[in-house]
Amino acid sequence: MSKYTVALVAHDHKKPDLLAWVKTHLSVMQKCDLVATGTTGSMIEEKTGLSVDCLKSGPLGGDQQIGALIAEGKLDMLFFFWDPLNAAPHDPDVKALLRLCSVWNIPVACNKATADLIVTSPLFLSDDYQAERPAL
Ligand SMILES: O=C(CO)COP(=O)(O)O
Repeated sequence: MSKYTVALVAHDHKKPDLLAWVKTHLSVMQKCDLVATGTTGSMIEEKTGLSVDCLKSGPLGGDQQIGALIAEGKLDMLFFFWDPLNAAPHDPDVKALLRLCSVWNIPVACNKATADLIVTSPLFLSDDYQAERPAL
């Protein structure tokens, strides 16, 4: 499996779910270059020993930094366990990030079920999977 650059993001109430998911798929995550919003990334580094490129915390611009990676063609996929039950002060940033995933055809998982499907997909496990980038 080639190295994918993967972003991990979770809102506070979803951080335990993302952490458990990363632990379940640790061997896959070890083969990826990981980037994350600040608090999510620090937690994953501390609890799993994985190396994570930690950006700003989400409310301070981390979602937008991940969006910039997408716009620059530097991100292969996003695992974003966002919280549908609690309002976030930076909701416009969250929407903007998810929007860019659609603009640039980036695989994005917003819950565990979809995340499981992505990392067990034969496409993902193939050596050279890359989502087709639209010519914009
Ligand atoms: O708020 C977030 C995503 O919108 C996540 O940010 P943190 O990882 O810094 O908690």
